[in-house]
Amino acid sequence: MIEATLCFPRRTRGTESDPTEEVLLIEKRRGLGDGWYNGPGGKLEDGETPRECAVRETREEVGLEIDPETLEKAGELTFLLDGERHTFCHVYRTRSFSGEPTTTEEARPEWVPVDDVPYDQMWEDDQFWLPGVLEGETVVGEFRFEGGQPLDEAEFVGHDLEWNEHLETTDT
Ligand SMILES: COc1nc(N)nc2c1ncn2[C@H]1C[C@H](O)[C@@H](COP(=O)(O)OP(=O)(O)OP(=O)(O)O)O1
Repeated sequence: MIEATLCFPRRTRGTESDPTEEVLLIEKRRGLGDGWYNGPGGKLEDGETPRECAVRETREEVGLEIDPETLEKAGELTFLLDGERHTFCHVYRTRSFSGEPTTTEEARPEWVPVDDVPYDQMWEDDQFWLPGVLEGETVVGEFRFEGGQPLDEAEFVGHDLEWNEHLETTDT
Protein backbone atom coordinates (compact mmCIF):
# COMPACT_ATOMS: atom_id res chain seq x y z
CA MET A 1 0.00 0.00 0.00
CA ILE A 2 1.18 3.49 -0.85
CA GLU A 3 1.42 6.07 1.96
CA ALA A 4 1.04 9.65 0.72
CA THR A 5 0.23 13.20 1.81
CA LEU A 6 -1.79 16.20 0.70
CA CYS A 7 -1.18 19.73 1.98
CA PHE A 8 -3.59 22.68 1.69
CA PRO A 9 -2.00 26.11 2.33
CA ARG A 10 -4.65 28.74 3.19
CA ARG A 11 -4.70 32.54 3.14
CA THR A 12 -7.17 35.41 3.55
CA ARG A 13 -7.30 38.11 0.85
CA GLY A 14 -9.56 41.10 0.18
CA THR A 15 -10.48 43.69 2.80
CA GLU A 16 -11.39 43.42 6.47
CA SER A 17 -15.03 44.07 5.61
CA ASP A 18 -14.98 41.81 2.55
CA PRO A 19 -12.44 39.01 3.06
CA THR A 20 -11.92 36.18 0.62
CA GLU A 21 -10.71 32.82 1.89
CA GLU A 22 -8.34 31.10 -0.53
CA VAL A 23 -6.64 27.72 -0.79
CA LEU A 24 -3.54 26.89 -2.81
CA LEU A 25 -4.28 24.13 -5.30
CA ILE A 26 -2.02 22.65 -7.93
CA GLU A 27 -2.81 21.55 -11.43
CA LYS A 28 -0.85 18.30 -11.54
CA ARG A 29 1.45 18.08 -14.56
CA ARG A 30 2.55 14.42 -14.37
CA GLY A 31 1.90 11.07 -12.70
CA LEU A 32 -1.23 10.01 -10.86
CA GLY A 33 -4.04 12.55 -11.35
CA ASP A 34 -2.21 14.33 -14.21
CA GLY A 35 -4.26 17.34 -15.39
CA TRP A 36 -6.48 17.44 -12.30
CA TYR A 37 -6.45 19.96 -9.45
CA ASN A 38 -5.33 18.74 -6.03
CA GLY A 39 -3.32 19.94 -3.06
CA PRO A 40 0.47 19.71 -3.19
CA GLY A 41 1.61 16.29 -1.96
CA GLY A 42 2.97 12.92 -2.89
CA LYS A 43 4.34 9.62 -1.69
CA LEU A 44 6.41 9.17 1.46
CA GLU A 45 10.10 8.41 0.96
CA ASP A 46 12.00 5.86 3.09
CA GLY A 47 12.45 7.02 6.69
CA GLU A 48 10.26 10.07 6.22
CA THR A 49 7.34 11.02 8.48
CA PRO A 50 4.09 12.12 6.81
CA ARG A 51 4.64 15.64 8.11
CA GLU A 52 8.17 15.75 6.60
CA CYS A 53 6.74 14.42 3.33
CA ALA A 54 4.08 17.14 3.17
CA VAL A 55 6.74 19.82 3.71
CA ARG A 56 9.12 18.32 1.11
CA GLU A 57 6.43 17.75 -1.52
CA THR A 58 5.07 21.30 -1.11
CA ARG A 59 8.61 22.68 -1.52
CA GLU A 60 9.38 20.45 -4.55
CA GLU A 61 6.06 20.98 -6.31
CA VAL A 62 5.45 24.72 -5.79
CA GLY A 63 8.47 26.16 -3.94
CA LEU A 64 6.68 27.10 -0.69
CA GLU A 65 8.50 26.61 2.61
CA ILE A 66 6.42 25.31 5.50
CA ASP A 67 7.47 24.79 9.10
CA PRO A 68 6.36 21.20 9.84
CA GLU A 69 5.14 22.21 13.30
CA THR A 70 2.57 24.56 11.78
CA LEU A 71 0.90 21.79 9.80
CA GLU A 72 -2.49 20.89 11.20
CA LYS A 73 -3.61 17.32 10.60
CA ALA A 74 -7.00 17.50 8.92
CA GLY A 75 -7.68 14.05 7.55
CA GLU A 76 -6.81 10.44 7.01
CA LEU A 77 -8.13 9.00 3.76
CA THR A 78 -8.01 5.39 2.62
CA PHE A 79 -8.43 4.73 -1.10
CA LEU A 80 -9.41 1.17 -1.98
CA LEU A 81 -9.06 -0.24 -5.48
CA ASP A 82 -11.06 -3.42 -6.22
CA GLY A 83 -11.44 -4.07 -2.47
CA GLU A 84 -7.72 -3.71 -1.63
CA ARG A 85 -6.08 -0.82 0.22
CA HIS A 86 -4.28 1.13 -2.52
CA THR A 87 -3.28 4.42 -0.83
CA PHE A 88 -3.42 5.84 2.69
CA CYS A 89 -3.28 9.62 2.55
CA HIS A 90 -2.52 12.08 5.39
CA VAL A 91 -4.17 15.47 4.83
CA TYR A 92 -2.79 18.71 6.31
CA ARG A 93 -3.65 22.39 6.23
CA THR A 94 -1.62 25.43 7.23
CA ARG A 95 -1.74 29.22 7.20
CA SER A 96 1.96 29.54 7.86
CA PHE A 97 4.38 29.42 4.93
CA SER A 98 6.98 31.54 3.17
CA GLY A 99 7.79 32.17 -0.48
CA GLU A 100 5.68 32.57 -3.56
CA PRO A 101 4.16 29.55 -5.29
CA THR A 102 6.00 28.80 -8.54
CA THR A 103 5.24 26.48 -11.44
CA THR A 104 7.51 23.43 -11.62
CA GLU A 105 7.75 20.35 -13.83
CA GLU A 106 5.34 18.63 -11.45
CA ALA A 107 2.70 21.25 -10.80
CA ARG A 108 1.13 24.61 -11.65
CA PRO A 109 -0.02 26.35 -8.43
CA GLU A 110 -3.14 28.50 -8.26
CA TRP A 111 -4.78 30.37 -5.35
CA VAL A 112 -8.49 29.57 -5.53
CA PRO A 113 -11.37 31.04 -3.47
CA VAL A 114 -12.61 28.37 -1.07
CA ASP A 115 -16.13 28.98 -2.44
CA ASP A 116 -14.94 28.32 -5.99
CA VAL A 117 -12.91 25.10 -5.77
CA PRO A 118 -13.12 23.32 -9.19
CA TYR A 119 -14.49 19.99 -7.96
CA ASP A 120 -15.42 19.04 -11.53
CA GLN A 121 -11.68 19.03 -12.38
CA MET A 122 -10.55 17.04 -9.33
CA TRP A 123 -10.61 13.48 -8.04
CA GLU A 124 -14.27 12.52 -7.64
CA ASP A 125 -13.84 11.82 -3.92
CA ASP A 126 -12.71 15.39 -3.17
CA GLN A 127 -16.21 16.90 -3.27
CA PHE A 128 -17.14 14.76 -0.26
CA TRP A 129 -14.29 15.58 2.12
CA LEU A 130 -12.44 18.72 0.99
CA PRO A 131 -15.24 21.26 1.73
CA GLY A 132 -15.32 20.15 5.38
CA VAL A 133 -11.52 20.21 5.64
CA LEU A 134 -11.48 23.77 4.25
CA GLU A 135 -14.06 24.73 6.89
CA GLY A 136 -11.73 23.51 9.65
CA GLU A 137 -13.16 20.07 10.30
CA THR A 138 -11.23 16.81 10.49
CA VAL A 139 -12.20 13.77 8.47
CA VAL A 140 -11.51 10.06 8.38
CA GLY A 141 -12.69 8.62 5.08
CA GLU A 142 -12.74 5.47 3.03
CA PHE A 143 -13.24 5.74 -0.73
CA ARG A 144 -13.84 2.77 -2.99
CA PHE A 145 -12.79 2.53 -6.64
CA GLU A 146 -13.23 -0.37 -9.05
CA GLY A 147 -11.88 -1.26 -12.48
CA GLY A 148 -8.19 -2.05 -12.06
CA GLN A 149 -5.05 0.05 -12.37
CA PRO A 150 -4.35 2.89 -12.76
CA LEU A 151 -6.37 4.36 -9.90
CA ASP A 152 -7.12 7.56 -11.81
CA GLU A 153 -8.91 5.56 -14.53
CA ALA A 154 -10.94 3.43 -12.11
CA GLU A 155 -14.59 4.12 -11.29
CA PHE A 156 -15.48 5.76 -7.97
CA VAL A 157 -18.18 3.56 -6.44
CA GLY A 158 -18.72 4.61 -2.84
CA HIS A 159 -17.45 6.13 0.38
CA ASP A 160 -17.84 6.33 4.16
CA LEU A 161 -16.89 9.37 6.23
CA GLU A 162 -16.50 10.18 9.91
CA TRP A 163 -16.13 13.80 10.91
CA ASN A 164 -14.20 15.36 13.80
CA GLU A 165 -12.66 12.15 15.09
CA HIS A 166 -9.50 12.68 17.11
CA LEU A 167 -6.44 12.55 14.81
CA GLU A 168 -2.96 11.97 16.17
CA THR A 169 -1.13 15.28 15.72
CA THR A 170 2.18 14.91 17.55
CA ASP A 171 4.48 13.30 14.99
CA THR A 172 2.31 12.65 11.96
C1 LIG B 1 -8.11 8.38 -5.11
O1 LIG B 1 -8.39 9.69 -4.77
C2 LIG B 1 -7.47 10.63 -4.53
N1 LIG B 1 -7.94 11.84 -4.24
C3 LIG B 1 -7.09 12.85 -3.99
N2 LIG B 1 -7.58 14.07 -3.71
N3 LIG B 1 -5.74 12.72 -4.00
C4 LIG B 1 -5.27 11.50 -4.28
C5 LIG B 1 -6.07 10.40 -4.55
N4 LIG B 1 -5.27 9.34 -4.77
C6 LIG B 1 -4.00 9.77 -4.65
N5 LIG B 1 -4.02 11.08 -4.34
C7 LIG B 1 -2.89 11.97 -4.10
C8 LIG B 1 -1.87 11.45 -3.15
C9 LIG B 1 -0.63 12.18 -3.63
O2 LIG B 1 -0.58 13.46 -3.06
C10 LIG B 1 -0.88 12.34 -5.12
C11 LIG B 1 -0.17 11.30 -5.96
O3 LIG B 1 1.15 11.55 -5.86
P1 LIG B 1 2.21 10.96 -6.87
O4 LIG B 1 1.91 9.53 -7.15
O5 LIG B 1 2.34 11.86 -8.01
O6 LIG B 1 3.43 11.03 -5.91
P2 LIG B 1 4.82 11.74 -6.06
O7 LIG B 1 5.64 11.27 -4.91
O8 LIG B 1 4.66 13.23 -6.19
O9 LIG B 1 5.30 11.12 -7.40
P3 LIG B 1 6.62 11.27 -8.27
O10 LIG B 1 7.55 12.21 -7.54
O11 LIG B 1 7.12 9.86 -8.34
O12 LIG B 1 6.16 11.81 -9.59
O13 LIG B 1 -2.25 12.17 -5.34
